[in-house]
Amino acid sequence: MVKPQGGGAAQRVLGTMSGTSLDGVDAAVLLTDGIDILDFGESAYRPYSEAEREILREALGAWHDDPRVEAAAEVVEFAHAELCAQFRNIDLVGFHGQTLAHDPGGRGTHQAGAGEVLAQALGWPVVSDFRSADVRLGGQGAPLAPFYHHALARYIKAEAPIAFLNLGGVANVTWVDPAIPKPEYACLAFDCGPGNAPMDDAMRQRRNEARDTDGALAATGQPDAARLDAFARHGFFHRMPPKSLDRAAPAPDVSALNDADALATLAAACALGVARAFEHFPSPPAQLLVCGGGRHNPTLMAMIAAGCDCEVLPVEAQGLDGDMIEAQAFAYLAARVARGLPTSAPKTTGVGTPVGGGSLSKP
Ligand SMILES: Nc1ncnc2c1ncn2[C@@H]1O[C@H](COP(=O)(O)OP(=O)(O)OP(=O)(O)O)[C@@H](O)[C@H]1O
Ligand SMILES: CC(=O)N[C@H]1[C@@H]2OC[C@@H](O2)[C@@H](O)[C@@H]1O[C@H](C)C(=O)O
Repeated sequence: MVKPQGGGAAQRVLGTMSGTSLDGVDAAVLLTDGIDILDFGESAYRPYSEAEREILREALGAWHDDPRVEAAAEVVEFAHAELCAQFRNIDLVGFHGQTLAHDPGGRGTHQAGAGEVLAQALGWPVVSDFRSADVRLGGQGAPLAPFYHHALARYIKAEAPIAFLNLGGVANVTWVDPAIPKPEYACLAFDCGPGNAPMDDAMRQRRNEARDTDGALAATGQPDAARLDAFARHGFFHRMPPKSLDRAAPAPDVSALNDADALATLAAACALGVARAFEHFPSPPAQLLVCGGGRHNPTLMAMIAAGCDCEVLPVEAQGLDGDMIEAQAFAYLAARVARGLPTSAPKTTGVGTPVGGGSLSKP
């Protein structure tokens, strides 16, 4: 055990994330006491097979009493057990599961995959169901990575407020002041609009391809100004943060456009959501650090940079691994849950008071 700054014992925590894009499961080890990042460990990725992905896609939007949810949970548990079994010397697992439905103002939020099943399969304690308590207490249940972004800002020794942007299926931002020691008072976070999901969906429907790799098709098209203007007036952008989206985030209707213009318009819509996010930040961030799969798309990154008033860089510019930030975040949050520390706050999910979500399953 390493002696951490935070005073508690550091644990080797394995975090996992199965994101809204349904591409696969990320897993990453973090050495942490739930306050400070002591070190980063190994990481691995397991894609879903096409058959598994179809089962997950079928269950999107379904709730607990639906047999499709049971089938999806089995896929999620199996894939996580297979991936996590590669790791050794793990003290604790943070298991996000797969969000199938997210309706914080109504039916709640549901991540497929049971913590107790994974704990049994691996023989390690597992923290799961990170979002429900926050939703029950009036929060959006998302985003939850912000407390980890605060730890990262301190880890990279940021000296002024910075912002993180996660470009997954949905896009979400965290503005963070590293000078404030407790994350519950240092962050403002919210989902800011569509991420890659509408682009992936368009590619699948039009070309039977999983994505617009490197934004190559979007780069040859023209964003449609009229559709973007209409999209900019969507009610979501007028809501004050915190606010969250599920995979069915708002996006412009591009059905009448040719493929290249459709992809260019959807990329521009993502960039528009990011630019609008700056209206809510308490002060201009020194940098926007980008993680998630969308940072591999240079067309999208250029559109985002053009709309922002600060340096826009992939997190790799700070020595971080942008494909593993979310998995690491759920390792960090699991360590916090195990220590009884909060995982969300009024300025990250809109919950009334800082709250510790997550439930612990022992093997
Ligand atoms: N080279 C690339 N070019 C374009 N898009 C890419 C590239 N690589 C990855 N992506 C996109 O990144 C997405 C996957 O990113 P990521 O794994 O961060 O998302 P996620 O974790 O599933 O979603 P979320 O963060 O919303 O839960 C996919 O939508 C994929 O199309
Ligand atoms: C309900 C849900 O699963 N939301 C995801 C999703 O993917 C990105 C964005 O929408 C964010 O709100 C969240 O995930 C990240 C990891 C979060 O909670 O910070």
